[in-house]
Amino acid sequence: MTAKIIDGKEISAKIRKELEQEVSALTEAGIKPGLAVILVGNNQASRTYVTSKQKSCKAIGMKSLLIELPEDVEEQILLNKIAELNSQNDIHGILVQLPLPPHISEEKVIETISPSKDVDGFHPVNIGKMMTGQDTFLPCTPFGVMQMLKHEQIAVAGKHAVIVGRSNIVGKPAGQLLLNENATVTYCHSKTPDLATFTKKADILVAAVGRAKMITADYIKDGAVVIDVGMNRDENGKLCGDVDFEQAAPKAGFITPVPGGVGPMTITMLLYNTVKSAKNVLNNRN
Ligand SMILES: Nc1nc2c(c(=O)[nH]1)N[C@@H](CN(C=O)c1ccc(C(=O)N[C@@H](CCC(=O)O)C(=O)O)cc1)CN2
Repeated sequence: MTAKIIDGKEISAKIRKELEQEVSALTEAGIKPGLAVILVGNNQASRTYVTSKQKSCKAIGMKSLLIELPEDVEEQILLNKIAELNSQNDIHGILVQLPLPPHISEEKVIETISPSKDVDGFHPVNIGKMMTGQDTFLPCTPFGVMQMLKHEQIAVAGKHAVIVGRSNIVGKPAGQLLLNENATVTYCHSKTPDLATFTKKADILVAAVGRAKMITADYIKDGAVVIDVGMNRDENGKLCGDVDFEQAAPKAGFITPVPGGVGPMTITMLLYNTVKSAKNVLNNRN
């Protein structure tokens, strides 16, 4: 078997086209969706992602505001900036690019963003709503994964999904979203002994552990759906995922590449959430 490659760029393009039309309709109704992104410090990868978010907003007609703060900014200054954006009517989504410098509490920052503008879907209120199956902003990367499965018409109900990784922004919510769609979910992580025993049972395997190419052919069941959320550099400095693509592709049924898989979907779902927030404002006005 050779896996079908799930093309995140292609799926993103389709969703962004639909969003562009919604942005146009909202703008005509007097609500141009606006996203504020806060970048603290000079992490090069973060800067690249933030630039990409800004460009993507503008490409579909949304307003994009970038706030740059120095690496040594006081936590309170950042919190004050968020509070200011919370009350700004032209801003429908606020996100603070992660990771943050160690002197700033990620938890405090996330909890200062108004849940109604938390388009990253990281606020405990929104996480709680996701866990109880209520309508809310879903964390963008796992939301993107679910959209990829939907686009490929991959049934989730009754399937055994194994998640490798337990981060708050990817692993945990990915498992929850799959559970919400009636998958049976197993969480594994860096301290799981004999990892392959678990992953080999997966109909859907989500690799989000942050170790370059660690999921080799031996970890994969024939025909499995392999979703690679990893973003690493290999020994030659080339971007690669947590899955050894060359080994996994002949064994899997479906596979996402890195780059060009889940990554582009993360930004697309951020746009989706920001448009959703602007639509909420319109609906509350009417
Ligand atoms: N506040 C947030 N911080 C971070 C998030 C997030 O969702 N919210 N996620 C990641 C970084 N991230 C978005 O912020 C992100 C990572 C990767 C990609 C992407 O498109 N990757 C490309 C490759 C890019 C490259 O060449 O370097 C791909 O996979 O094709 C988009 C967004 C951590 N921080």
